[in-house]
Parts: sequence; structure tokens; C-alpha cells
Amino acid sequence: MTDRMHVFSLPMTTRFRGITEREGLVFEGAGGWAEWSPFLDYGTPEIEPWLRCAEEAAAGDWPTPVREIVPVNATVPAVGPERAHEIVTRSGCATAKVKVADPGQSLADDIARVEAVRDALGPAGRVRIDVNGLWAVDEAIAAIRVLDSAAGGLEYVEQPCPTVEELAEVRRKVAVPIAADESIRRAADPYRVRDLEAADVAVLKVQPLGGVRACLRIAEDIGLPCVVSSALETSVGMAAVIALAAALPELPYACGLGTISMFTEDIAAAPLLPSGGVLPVLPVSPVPERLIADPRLRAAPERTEFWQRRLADVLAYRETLR
Ligand SMILES: O=C(O)CCC(=O)c1ccccc1C(=O)O
Ligand SMILES: [Mg+2]
Repeated sequence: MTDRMHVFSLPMTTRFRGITEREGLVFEGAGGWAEWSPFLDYGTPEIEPWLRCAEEAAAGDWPTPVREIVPVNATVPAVGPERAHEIVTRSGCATAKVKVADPGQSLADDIARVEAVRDALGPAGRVRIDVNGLWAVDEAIAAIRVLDSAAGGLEYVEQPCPTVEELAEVRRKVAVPIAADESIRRAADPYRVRDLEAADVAVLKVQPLGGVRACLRIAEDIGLPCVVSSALETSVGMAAVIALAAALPELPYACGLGTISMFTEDIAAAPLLPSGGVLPVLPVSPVPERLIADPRLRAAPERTEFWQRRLADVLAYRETLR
């Protein structure tokens, strides 16, 4: 595999998840190109399902789509209100997901950001917030009430607290619906969200959950409406994310697939950027022709070695599971 793989490093327009460059690798299989881009702060056992997703893509083993377009939300990082307004206006999306509770910022910053986003969307738009598990229960209850009012109504709150038990408690105490993200994609058992009635919405990320077919199984068994969300993939990896959104039997919410615009460049010649708030479901997967042609998009040699070693570590870890 290693002779045909390419490691990319793409600069980002805004810091997101604490990073300013997105790294990962792509390789070509018999059924198409595949991306493997687990987050750098994740250890070997946790990044094994991410590789299963890439292997499914490389085999070309995706289910038949049931829709032709996927509605997309704008993603608003923890930026100031002017920049937030601009991101939403430029996106053309009718739904925006706003990052809140960023370390180093205050609730007043979050209020100003959601107010600006509502202003940009108009009264018919939908505003959701993502806390990434950064609030305690009491803090969540108070902040959700304040931000629901500042936003002129929130569609839902994603992962307000770190644990499933806390999500369940917050859900019983606020009127705004709760979505579970980390409680599904980083959990030993994603079905505890269902068993504890901890959420109204399930967020599905295709790489951390082991691929398109694995996510379809979770969607069926978890019994909640699902939102598909990217893990900051390039266009090559985004094709898998779109394949999931295209194949889910029900798709009642806009999906978090508008993240390619966070890169200054993409590895494909035709990046998967939404237009008019939707992404088309593609007949063929993107090819990383820009990465192959442009050395500026390739990672430095020591980073390429890092990713080759990381891949070898995961393959060795798999052997211990047998
Ligand atoms: O869902 C979206 O709008 C975009 C994707 C996103 O927010 C995200 C991207 C990378 C890592 C974590 C998250 C997250 O949902 O918490
Ligand atoms: Mg999230």
C-alpha cells in the first residue's frame, strides 16, 4: 500500500479543533481513492475504525444512494461575530452550526456569535450549536437557555457535556433537543445514548465509526434521527461522508459537510463545495490530481514517515485483535 499512498498537508483558513494544517493520507484501491485522516491526538486503538472506512472506500463498497442531493449546514468556528456573519452569508446554507464554549472565550462571545449567525440566516434559518462536551450540567442548563434566546430559537445542542449520563440529565431539564456526537463516535458502546434516552439526534461521523455500512447499521439500531458530519476530510474522504448521507433511509436535518471551504486548497481539481446549501451525490469519487501534481500540498518527508509509521502501528495493533 505504502508505495501508492500520498500524505497531504492542507493549510486551513481558520483554526479549528486547535489545528491550522490538516494532515492525512490517500491511496488508490481497486474500487477508487480512499482517505485515512485520523486526528493527530488520537491513539492507535481509536484510529483503527478510521482505517476500516478507508478500506471500504478503496474497495468501492458503498451502498446505493436513495437521494440525489444532501442539504448542508455552514460550520462556524469560534470566530468573532463579523467573521461568523460572513461565513454564513457566503455559505448559501439555510442552517448553521456554531461552535461555542471555546476555551479562552466567554459566554458573551458565544452570545454575540449566535446573534450574528441568526442575523445572517434570517428568521427562517436554523441555528444549532456544538459544545464538544465542554460544559458541566448546571453550566449547560444555564447557557442553553441564554443561547436559545440569543439565537431566536436553537434547532439543537450538540454534545453539551462529556458523558452520556450528563447528556441525559441536561436533556430532561431543557426544552432544546440534544444531539450526541462524541458520545457515539468515541464511546465503547454507542447504544448507551439510546438506552439512557440521552439524545434526540445522533451525529454520525463515517471515519471514526468504521465506514458507511457500519454507520448505516448504527443508524438502524440506535433508533434516532441522524445527522451526518465530516471529520474535516478532503474531497476524497468527503465522498465517503456523502455516500453515507446519500444512503440513510431518512435524512431530516442538514448535514455537516460544508467543511472543505475551511482549507485554503483541496487535493482534488473539483473540490466538493456545497452550492445553494446542498451537495450533489456523485456518480464517481474525486481523484487527488492536485495533490499528485502540486508538491506544496504534500506533507514534508518527516510527516510522510510519521503517517507511514502510524499506519504500520494500526496494522500491527489489528494483529493483536485476532
Ligand atoms: O458538523 C459540522 O458542521 C462540521 C464538522 C465538525 O463540526 C467537526 C469536525 C471535525 C471534528 C469534530 C467536529 C464536531 O462535530 O465536533
Ligand atoms: Mg460535534
